[in-house]
Amino acid sequence: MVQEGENRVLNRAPKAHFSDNNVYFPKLGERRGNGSFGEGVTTLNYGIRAMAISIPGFAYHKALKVRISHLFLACEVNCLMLAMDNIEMHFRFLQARKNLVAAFQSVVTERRMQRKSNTYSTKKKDMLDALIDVKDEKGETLDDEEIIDIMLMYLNAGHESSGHTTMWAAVFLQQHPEYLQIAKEEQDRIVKKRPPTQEGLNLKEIREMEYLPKVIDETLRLITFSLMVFREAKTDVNISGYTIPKGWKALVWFRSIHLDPEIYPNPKAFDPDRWNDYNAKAGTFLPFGAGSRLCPGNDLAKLEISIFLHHFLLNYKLERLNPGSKIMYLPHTRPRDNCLAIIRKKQPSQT
Ligand code: HEM
Repeated sequence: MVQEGENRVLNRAPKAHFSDNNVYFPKLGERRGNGSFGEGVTTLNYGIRAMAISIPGFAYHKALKVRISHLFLACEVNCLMLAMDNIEMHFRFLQARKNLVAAFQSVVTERRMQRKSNTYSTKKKDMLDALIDVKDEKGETLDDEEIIDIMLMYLNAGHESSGHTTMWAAVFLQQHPEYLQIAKEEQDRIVKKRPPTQEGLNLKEIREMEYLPKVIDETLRLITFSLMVFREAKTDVNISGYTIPKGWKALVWFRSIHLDPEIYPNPKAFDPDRWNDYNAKAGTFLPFGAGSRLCPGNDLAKLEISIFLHHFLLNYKLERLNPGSKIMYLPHTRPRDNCLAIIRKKQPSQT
């Protein structure tokens, strides 16, 4: 899961979510390509969120140039198209999207064929199996196009978000040895209590963790991966004496809520202890959004991050090569060097 040596942690962390044990598409893990995969996804993700300025040096231009050779990149191009108003640009992507959908299509076709054969075991189902199996109230199943769209959407939504948050949690702990110590001791206790017959971390242990969820919540607050979301007023709305007329668009700026000193004293400090016996009031902690569009991946994301940190705290040390690297805020909060760091496996005496 974690590779020793020099790494750009931000480029490595999301890949952990695409390991062969990947919870979304375990069996697609075999198809992931080489190192260019993560870079391509990231480049395209930045392009999606960038202004549509196609001049060398701009994120959007870079995104257009990414060689669309990997099927997972389909999700990014799909969304890039949605983000574009520009018809001419739209045409430039049509062919690329066709190629990508074709790549995904080959996976779906292959899976359908495998499922018909006796050699395929459906015991360990992945999301593709679930999408093939699901039926609506009339007993109708999803067709290939619908399945591919859903897979693309989930990959896009769940990839960079979990990766960035995982990286920041590791960085914050490395910057704060006092919190790292507490977090590590908790994981040590879990391992010591484990019966010798048990192999690895289980869900019960994750549920028993008390400190790690505080580290994750504090990371989610301080980083605010999605800085804002768009909404439309369905009726005239009055907020603190201001009227948002029906039909107007509103930007909900999560970051300013998460950094409001009246809600979170000393808001720029990383302090997991602020979550001791603290229940955030409605509307004050929104890393996963709110209302009917609330992120459906929120529990999954926290689970992924907890698993990563469990192994990371027990077995690895992170040494950043540019600890003073400037922070970029758009499209997502990250160090300019993508957290270039040396990751060392701890010797048994250090664990
Ligand atoms: C730390 C990780 C994550 C963060 C911070 C995050 C954050 C968000 C936010 C802020 C939204 C918009 C919510 C709103 O409009 O109110 C969202 C939507 C969404 N997220 Fe996540 N997310 C994360 C991980 C995931 C994962 C792992 C998945 C799935 C595998 C996922 C799937 C989705 C989907 C499908 C939507 C659209 C929901 C809708 O519009 O109905 N997210 N996420």
